[in-house]
Amino acid sequence: MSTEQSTLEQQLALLHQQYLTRLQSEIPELALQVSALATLSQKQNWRDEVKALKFKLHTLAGSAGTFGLPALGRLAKNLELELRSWMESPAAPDADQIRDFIVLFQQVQQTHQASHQVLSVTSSSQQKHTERHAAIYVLESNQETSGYIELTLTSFGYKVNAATTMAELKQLVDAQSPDALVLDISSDTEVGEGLDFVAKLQASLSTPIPVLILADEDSFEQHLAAVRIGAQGYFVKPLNTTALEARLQRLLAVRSREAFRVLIVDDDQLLAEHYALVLQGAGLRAEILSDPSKIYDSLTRFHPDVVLLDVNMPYCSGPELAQLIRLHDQWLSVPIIYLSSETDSDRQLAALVKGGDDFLTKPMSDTALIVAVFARAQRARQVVDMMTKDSLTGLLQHARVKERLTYELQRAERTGGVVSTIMIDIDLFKKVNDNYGHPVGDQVISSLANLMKQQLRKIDIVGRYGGEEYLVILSDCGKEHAFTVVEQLRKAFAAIPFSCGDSHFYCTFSAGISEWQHGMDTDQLIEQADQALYQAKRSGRNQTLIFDAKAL
Ligand SMILES: Nc1nc2c(ncn2[C@@H]2O[C@H](COP(=O)(O)OP(=O)(O)OP(=O)(O)O)[C@@H](O)[C@H]2O)c(=O)[nH]1
Repeated sequence: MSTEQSTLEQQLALLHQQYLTRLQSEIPELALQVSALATLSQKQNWRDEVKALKFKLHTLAGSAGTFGLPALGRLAKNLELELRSWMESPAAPDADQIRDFIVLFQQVQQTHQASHQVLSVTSSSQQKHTERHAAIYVLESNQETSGYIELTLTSFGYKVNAATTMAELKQLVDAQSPDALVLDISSDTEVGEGLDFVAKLQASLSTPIPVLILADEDSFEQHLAAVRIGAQGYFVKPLNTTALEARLQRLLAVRSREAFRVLIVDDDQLLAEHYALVLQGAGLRAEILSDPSKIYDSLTRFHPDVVLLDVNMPYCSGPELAQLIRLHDQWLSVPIIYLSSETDSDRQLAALVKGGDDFLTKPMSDTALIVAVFARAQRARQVVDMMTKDSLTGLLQHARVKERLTYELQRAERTGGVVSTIMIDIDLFKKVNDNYGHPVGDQVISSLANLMKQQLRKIDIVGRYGGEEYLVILSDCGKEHAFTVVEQLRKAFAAIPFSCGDSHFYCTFSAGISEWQHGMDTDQLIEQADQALYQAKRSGRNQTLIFDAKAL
């Protein structure tokens, strides 16, 4: 068991212990309220008393199962339903109904007393992807192709280990597992052995790694063999190495994708903490909000992919909060999952109509929670990506990157921070299209985008500003440092070999940098970067210039 896993389990066990301690005082308080029911029929405000008790039983029904006390949860649920029927009746309950209720409640007390042990809970947990340059092992018997793959992948910052025989590959893997494998299966003798080896390697790993197959043949049988060992890419020679890199990056990005963010709104702090720990254990980021009046602050700051909302909260109900969220356009698409011990489907539907997307009934298993949240978050991200990202490069679209720049400038204005903006334009790109065709030109455009995604920090913002033009925003970064960053990018891009059939070529870009000064707006900053870019083009291209007002 990893340290991370054991820490999570210790935290969950601690929460369970705290929950049991809480029950030690909660159950006697409930018992007092239940015994007061004996005089209910004499009270004018009997409905208020029933309502207050029903709320407590509802909370108990939802939480007990989650903390490993399903029998207690079921009993509480039955009592809650009984009280609901009282509320719906025109007259106060009679003495028999009350006596039956009190007897039923005694079962709650007995079940609680019987459950004085800490329950250990297992929770699924995913390995965290480590932040480092991915190690790619390549098995390719042809030295020229192998060298070419190595050159392309190292230009993108990967650590490449090349093997020309199966024996060499086995040695590499024995020493350390790779993050991804590129396997040539075109040499007849070693095909079967190579596929067998990969199948065994995948079976030995907790998370299978991406495997890309290189082949001479385009046959159905070879495709099938590739799929059977879990390959996620098949490339027929002559090899297009930038397409290979693009696929590799996409596969590795999925593994290292920024964790989904989940906002949990539940007035039961222990339960909320339990959900948060379970989701964190599954690699998601979870934040708890116990004060519903702070919902807009949380949404703006945390930007959740999913909101988990408790339905029954004393000050503001879940459906009310969902409606509050939906009042504003920017939060219309964030998925809302209700959490409740409500099992009545009509009531569930009524809550869903009020701005929710899904309903999870408490108590739910940890796995059900993870799966429901993960599926919703993934879909929500895809929709947001489709709406905001350029389809060729996966970078932010023109209008979005400008929006982000405006936001960064407002932030810098507030905090006194530094922001640099860079305009990048591929040199003589028209010739690439003319010489090799539009699809190859597209590949060059997306390769530069991939290189930026690979080399820049997660907080840097990159957009496709025009055809072969990009806008990069570096926050907390002055122009001198931005210059160093862009120069590294420029050199790496110039080293990427592109190919079209048997011909190979290289591309370069020019860049202009501007640094935000207090009082400047988005358009002025972009204009200055553009002017610096124009100067770089005029001075011979393949260079980076910082905007200099004196040079105009
Ligand atoms: N393949 C491809 N080409 C595009 C795309 N968008 C724009 N282009 C082409 O990019 C080329 C840009 O050429 P120009 O603006 O003349 O500049 P250039 O040839 O790059 O020369 P300099 O910028 O002066 O170095 C045009 O031929 C456009 O057709 C695209 O999405 N895909």
